[in-house]
Amino acid sequence: MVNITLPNDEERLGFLDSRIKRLGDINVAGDVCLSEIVMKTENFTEDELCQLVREALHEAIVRTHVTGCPEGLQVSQVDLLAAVKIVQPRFGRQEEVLQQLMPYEYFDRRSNDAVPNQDNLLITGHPGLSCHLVEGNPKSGITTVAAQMALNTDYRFVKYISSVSWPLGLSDSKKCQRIQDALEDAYVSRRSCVIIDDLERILGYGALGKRYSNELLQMLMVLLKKLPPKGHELLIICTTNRRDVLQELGLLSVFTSVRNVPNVSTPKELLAIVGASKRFEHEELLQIESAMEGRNVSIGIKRLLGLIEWVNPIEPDRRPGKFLRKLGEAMGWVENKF
Ligand SMILES: Nc1ncnc2c1ncn2[C@@H]1O[C@H](COP(=O)(O)OP(=O)(O)OP(=O)(O)O)[C@@H](O)[C@H]1O
Repeated sequence: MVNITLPNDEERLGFLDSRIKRLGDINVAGDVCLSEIVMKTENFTEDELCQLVREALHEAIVRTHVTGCPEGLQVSQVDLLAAVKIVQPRFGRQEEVLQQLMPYEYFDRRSNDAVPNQDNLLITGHPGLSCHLVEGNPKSGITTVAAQMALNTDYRFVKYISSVSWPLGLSDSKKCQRIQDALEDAYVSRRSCVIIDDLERILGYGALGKRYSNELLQMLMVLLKKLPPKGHELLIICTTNRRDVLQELGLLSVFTSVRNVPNVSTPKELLAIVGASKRFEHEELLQIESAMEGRNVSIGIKRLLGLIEWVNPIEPDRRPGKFLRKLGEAMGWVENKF
């Protein structure tokens, strides 16, 4: 169990002030505003604040060397702000990790008629635990929806857990330890969000023989119900392609809400995504639109975006035809003469 208390605003201000004063001979510029830095370092530990001041000094040295400042070496606000971006707090938001999961601009499918408005599913601002499940077919974009839900919060702690980043052959008890460590870290911050991606993979579920790890299942049953410390707010977002398996394992009941991410299932939504991708010219879009009329559509957004990327290098005159042919193959259109 981690026994770390994060310093509050006043403590951080005092700590930063004393660290800056300890820079000795180094001048501190008049523009330094520590309250601004305090606002940006809510989840920093004392060690990380020390590291921040060291980084700021390093930034000042490089800046002075490059620009040849007439005032000589002095730490100013730009150096401190640069250091805030460099130091990655252990209890901070894994913003970069989440952005890497979403190379495309987020397409908000709730704005489309095809997807019911599920805005009200994510209710934040209440102390305690809320646990949400995002489920859908493979390649339907569930990870992206979970990541976007987390990015939409203003929580200072956001962590992403995925079995993909675990070394091969990791034992079940080590996997349990990793999840437990992440949640223990989350309990430290007053408002935290943890994403656990692909629950069935975390459980080591294999469709053949319906095998899974009972150790991980039991641990998740406990952790997904465990309340954070009093006054803390913890939001857990899990994803799965196998809602049926979670149901069978009795895990579905731990979730406050279950959100389905449907396949793209109307020509209107498909065309909206194709248009939003900005990979086709106006003429091409018109061609795709007329070919889509009356067609049955059902495709995961990840698959659709993959097809769009795939045809992107082709010449514009041949591109719509190639795209429609591939789309037809993916959706099993009987008459597919594009
Ligand atoms: N709503 C969306 N807007 C923009 N891009 C999206 C959206 N949904 C998915 N994508 C893109 O599709 C790709 C894959 O999406 P994601 O990883 O969420 O799919 P998944 O359903 O979790 O996939 P898998 O079933 O393989 O785990 C990502 O590159 C992501 O950026």
